[in-house]
Amino acid sequence: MTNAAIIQFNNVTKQYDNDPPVLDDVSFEIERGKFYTLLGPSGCGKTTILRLIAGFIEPTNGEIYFNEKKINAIPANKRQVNTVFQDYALFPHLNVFENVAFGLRIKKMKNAEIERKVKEALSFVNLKGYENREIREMSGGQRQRVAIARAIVNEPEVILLDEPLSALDLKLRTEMQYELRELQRRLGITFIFVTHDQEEALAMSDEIFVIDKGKIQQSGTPTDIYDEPINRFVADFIGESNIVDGKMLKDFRVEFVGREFECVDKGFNVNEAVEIIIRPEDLEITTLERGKLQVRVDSQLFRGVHYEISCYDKDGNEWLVHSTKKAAVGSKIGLYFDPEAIHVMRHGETEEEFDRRLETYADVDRHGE
Ligand SMILES: Nc1ncnc2c1ncn2[C@@H]1O[C@H](COP(=O)(O)OP(=O)(O)OP(=O)(O)O)[C@@H](O)[C@H]1O
Repeated sequence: MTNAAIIQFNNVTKQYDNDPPVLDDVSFEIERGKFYTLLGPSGCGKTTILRLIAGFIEPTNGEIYFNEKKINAIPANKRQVNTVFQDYALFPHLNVFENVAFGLRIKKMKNAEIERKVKEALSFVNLKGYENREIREMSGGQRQRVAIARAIVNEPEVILLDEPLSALDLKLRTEMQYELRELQRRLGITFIFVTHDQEEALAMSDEIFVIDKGKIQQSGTPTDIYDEPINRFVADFIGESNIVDGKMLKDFRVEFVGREFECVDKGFNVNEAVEIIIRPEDLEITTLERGKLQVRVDSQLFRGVHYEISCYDKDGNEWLVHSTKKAAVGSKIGLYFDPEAIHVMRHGETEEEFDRRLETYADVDRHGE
């Protein structure tokens, strides 16, 4: 275990009865003081990971460590972890102050100490002066902050947040994303945040675990995962992608849509079948002659900062383009892209194999930086 790791999962499986495992041999480390996001579709196992960390359930197999101590069977109330739930789980009959004070009263802390800590927690979440308000008099965003104050007042080492923003409207949600991120930085506590919203994950996290079917598909920083998705699932789940089948001819040469292109990928077998991703923002609209692909514009939507343009090549592959330029629906255009814009994915590659392959690219200028 690295020095900074606060939580470690070693080959953790969680299975109910004879159903397929909801978590399947999962291993990872959580470092102290960072903002982590568990991202994946409904039912992939995100909440199960949180509940295992919180101590609400026990793993079927494997070990969970907290500060290097095995905690598989340690009860929830003995763990240095607090959870902020999706529905906030506030007490409707208690005012704001008493909601936040609740855990401290259970610990039989002195009144003066409680007063000081609750006020400090409320001012941390910008709710100074709201002590005597009833919960029903608070807006969704304010309730969210009360729930967070109630978690931080206990000074846990880790705060778990289970889709805490999903009940809020888009504008408030964006505001709370900034607030939560800022709060985590100020507190320096490890946050583990669950969402199925990829934009939220990209905006907030130091590290993202992309989960599907009870397995971590890929872990890394938002830019790592966006720039180098390991497989089709991750590429599709994070941002929008054009994905086509292709063939690696040799190092730095790839074939797709029946044509050969220069790329920056290497380390594949000769004629290995692969998948190719090109992000919509990496495709540039140009003349038919300059274009590396020739396509017909099928439809166009204005998205505020860019146009989302759907095009088809002669083989019927769709190419999605994000462009600040308009294109005439029905017209034939060229699409240009740099060799760095082509991402080659190997079928069935594990995260370890993938990382090892990318390490050998150190000498390749992947993003033109
Ligand atoms: N007590 C249980 N008994 C049987 N199956 C369960 C139990 N708890 C959860 N599951 C199953 O485990 C799987 C993963 O559930 P989990 O709540 O971790 O998903 P999730 O990724 O958090 O989904 P969502 O985004 O919908 O909350 C689901 O298929 C769920 O039905």
